Amino acid sequence: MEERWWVIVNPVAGNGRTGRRWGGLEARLRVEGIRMEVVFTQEPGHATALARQGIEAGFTTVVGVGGDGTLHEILNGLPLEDPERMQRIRLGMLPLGTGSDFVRTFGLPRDPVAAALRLREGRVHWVDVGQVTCRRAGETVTRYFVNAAGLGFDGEVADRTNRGIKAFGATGTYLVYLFLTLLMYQNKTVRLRLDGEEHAGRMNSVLVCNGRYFGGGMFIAPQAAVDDGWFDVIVLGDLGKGEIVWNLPRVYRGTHLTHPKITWRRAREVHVEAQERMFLQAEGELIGEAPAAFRLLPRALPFLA
Ligand SMILES: Nc1ncnc2c1ncn2[C@@H]1O[C@H](COP(=O)(O)OP(=O)(O)OP(=O)(O)O)[C@@H](O)[C@H]1O
Repeated sequence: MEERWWVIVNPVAGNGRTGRRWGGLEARLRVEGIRMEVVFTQEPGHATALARQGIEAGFTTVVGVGGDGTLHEILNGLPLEDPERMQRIRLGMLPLGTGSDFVRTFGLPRDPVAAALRLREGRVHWVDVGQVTCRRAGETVTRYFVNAAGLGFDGEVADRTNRGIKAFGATGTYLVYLFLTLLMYQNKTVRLRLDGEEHAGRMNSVLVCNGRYFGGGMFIAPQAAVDDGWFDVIVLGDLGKGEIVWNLPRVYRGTHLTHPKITWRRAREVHVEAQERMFLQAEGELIGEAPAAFRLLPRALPFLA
């Protein structure tokens, strides 16, 4: 008999759409014969505890229902640095978030029933995981991420997006907060180390990518592969506000990497220090601020897609 899934539902994901749709969706999944134990998040961060609880109770397939923030929280509840335990675990997502950018890389169906049927096929992709250590409220914190993390401009966009209303669809929501951030944002003076290579100067953002998409469909790291053992690091240099607006359409097409103020490198270890405060987001969640150190855990996550 097929194994029961531990399903973690974030009812507020997709600006409340997940909570509104879950009842009907659950009934359809049960009709399809999917066996599951369903739990709901009660507050931000709760999905991490729920993931731990499911694993400790002996579930091996954890399925998140929500967006990239939900994925991020669940990921941080898994024993990622214990390869033996990870051999027995599977993580899947039913994408009901605003952006759900990570699953775009896999071309998972956007329809949650179709996505669930695909997860049930049990195809496992062993994907790389990023670990980042940074500062938060005067303390050092460590978090894992699987899609993308970034410091600078996009850290501030993520912060505004999370505090605001997400009622304009994936792309629209991100763009609204991007333009609001643009009005106030100043580029930072940054020292960056990519493996052994040093870079210094004024920078808009440093993006450390595993997946290809972020910000509700931006094709930010077109050459990234989730299982190649490398971060794709995209550095947005000292771009002016006009240059950002002018080049934005190129980011959706993935043709921005040829811009003279944009650099693209592969690295396994990344260190970022900034003179001014520089916020860090991972999977669209505000994690903390620079200084930040990244390292890659190759093929640490068995992801169903
Ligand atoms: N019960 C809850 N009440 C309030 N906030 C919650 C609750 N459960 C989770 N959250 C928070 O909801 C936020 C949004 O979740 P998520 O990112 O999955 O959806 P989204 O923002 O719509 O999608 P995406 O990140 O893909 O654009 C996360 O920051 C998470 O911490």
